[in-house]
Amino acid sequence: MALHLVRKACGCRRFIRAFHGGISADPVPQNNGIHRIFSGIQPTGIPHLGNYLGAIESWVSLQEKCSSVLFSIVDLHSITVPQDPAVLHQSILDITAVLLACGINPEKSILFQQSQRKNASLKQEGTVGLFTYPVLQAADILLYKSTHVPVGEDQVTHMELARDLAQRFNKKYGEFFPVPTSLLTTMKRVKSLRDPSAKMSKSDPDKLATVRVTDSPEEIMMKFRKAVTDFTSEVTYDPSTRLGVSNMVDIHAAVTGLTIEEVICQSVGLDTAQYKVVVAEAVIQKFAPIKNEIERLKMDEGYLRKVLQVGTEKAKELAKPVCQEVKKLVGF
Ligand SMILES: Nc1ncnc2c1ncn2[C@@H]1O[C@H](COP(=O)(O)OC(=O)[C@@H](N)Cc2c[nH]c3ccccc23)[C@@H](O)[C@H]1O
Repeated sequence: MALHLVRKACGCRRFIRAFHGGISADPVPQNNGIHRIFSGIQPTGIPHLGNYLGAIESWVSLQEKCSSVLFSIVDLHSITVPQDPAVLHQSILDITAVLLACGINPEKSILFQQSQRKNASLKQEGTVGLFTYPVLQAADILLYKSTHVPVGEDQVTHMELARDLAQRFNKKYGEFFPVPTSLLTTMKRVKSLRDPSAKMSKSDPDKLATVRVTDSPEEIMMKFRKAVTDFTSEVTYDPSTRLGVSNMVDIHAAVTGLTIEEVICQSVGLDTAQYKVVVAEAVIQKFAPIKNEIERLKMDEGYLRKVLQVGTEKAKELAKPVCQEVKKLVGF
């Protein structure tokens, strides 16, 4: 079902094969034939290899295949934990530069800042923020009648709530919201380089665990050299027993576009220490042009602000009729 919906939405069979099944949606009629991609990223901290391979890279492909695509810099979500206002403000511009450098094209996607779109006061603190977070995420998605949401595996529980709320609303007020479907890539859970049982995360206190897109080649090489694997020196792929090495193989395949089999074939004769260097080099090569483009874009803050301003206006236009209809249905 999920594949069927996505093919319909994007009209591209070949592309969709790159995705795992995702979370299947019930066959809710797509009101007014709207098929829409929506996703979001927090502006706190520089995106890492997990954000890139689990989400951003697929966003770049999706904007080429689908005609209605929105990406939100979810600054409201980021204030569920304390933020320095000046740092947050700069981080919003920085992540705009990162997304554009990764290939998000403002002519093809609506790139916007979440807080500029929402007019209600949503300031949250501490625990309340953490409780209301998934509801805010559901609102993000449903506000645009989004049909598909490309995310990493860690967002699947939040997606369940969004789906549940859409279904409840439809049951009470009639079929209105498409029940949104998650799109997961083969890299839906990139693991930490220090603890391959955990996901790679921005907030990991161990700086060696996470490779950021702006890391220098030396930093990337050091992080991979120090990556935790196991005591077997051969390079094999078995995610259930050899988490660390398999994470390397997954990353290697993803950044080079090779299959797992090709990667394993190429690594015959290498021990894991040598293999880590090969993977690091592939990641360095992948990130080099992105890193250069980030530097270039960060010099032009005016352009970054303009992109967000234009994106916000477009997002407002899309959300307006949905809000109006919801109010009418509810009886406001
Ligand atoms: N180790 C990893 N492996 C694979 N994918 C990963 C990894 N780490 C992160 N991701 C994915 O990166 C995207 C952005 O992450 P955020 O934590 O900012 O993502 C978040 O904090 C969201 N709650 C932001 C959000 C707010 N509203 C939304 C509406 C739709 C979709 C997303 C949102 C995500 O897709 C995330 O799954």
